[in-house]
Amino acid sequence: MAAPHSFPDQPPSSGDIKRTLRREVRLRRERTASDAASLCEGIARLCGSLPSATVIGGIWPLPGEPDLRPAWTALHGAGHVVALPETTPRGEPLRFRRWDPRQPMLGGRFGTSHPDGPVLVPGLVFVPLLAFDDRCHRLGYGGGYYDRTLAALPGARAVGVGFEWQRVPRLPVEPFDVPLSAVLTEKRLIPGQGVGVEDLVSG
Ligand SMILES: Nc1nc2c(c(=O)[nH]1)N(C=O)[C@@H](CNc1ccc(C(=O)N[C@@H](CCC(=O)O)C(=O)O)cc1)CN2
Ligand SMILES: Nc1ncnc2c1ncn2[C@@H]1O[C@H](COP(=O)(O)OP(=O)(O)OP(=O)(O)O)[C@@H](O)[C@H]1O
Repeated sequence: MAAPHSFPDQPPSSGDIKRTLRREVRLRRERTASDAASLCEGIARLCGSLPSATVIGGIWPLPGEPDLRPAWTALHGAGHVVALPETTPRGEPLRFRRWDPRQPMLGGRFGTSHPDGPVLVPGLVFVPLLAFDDRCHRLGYGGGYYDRTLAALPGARAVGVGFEWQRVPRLPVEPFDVPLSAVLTEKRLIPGQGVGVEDLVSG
């Protein structure tokens, strides 16, 4: 890989900025005690009026991420269908599999875990993130998994989940970046451009 700052006159690329930001957020995350309960409440509120046939794509936590498992358990208990992503080989979209809390999780790529249930197509996908901005652009770990996944699910609504401290004024946007429909934080639901809150929960 080329040294990013070998020419002082050259501004950093979008990739350079994203890499620096990923490092900063991961460091800050280690020092920040975060309470996922309010995120779980927000998820419950958002999904409360969703038709039970809509498949909800959840997130199984990686170390350092908020633990949203209580939200998925509650949704499953209320009769919703929850599916969790299986991390596919690099370059492929994620595969969502039906989750049943009574079934064991299987270990997958990059330390992720997924259920063994049938593959489903989610209508509402919750999306993990390292950072987001007011236009609902998102920064992830850099695998491009969610960009590919959302590109392959054009009908699905995608809601990023993170804390207010993860908001940055403006993320660099590359051609393959897919903006989120909304971002849910511990304080509010931020709708994306041209998205109404009612659009997020309609069938
Ligand atoms: N909870 C959760 N599940 C998720 C994601 C996520 O961000 N959070 N993903 C979001 O896409 C996908 C998994 N993608 C991931 C891609 C890279 C790394 C990661 O930690 N990479 C290491 C380098 C590992 C290596 O290359 O060997 C790193 O960045 O240090 C983790 C998950 C699907 N499931
Ligand atoms: N739809 C796509 N088609 C082909 N390549 C893509 C697509 N989306 C992303 N990529 C590739 O994935 C790489 C990482 O993208 P990006 O930096 O946006 O990752 P990220 O959104 O932070 O990661 P993740 O979604 O895994 O958390 C990009 O450099 C790009 O080459």
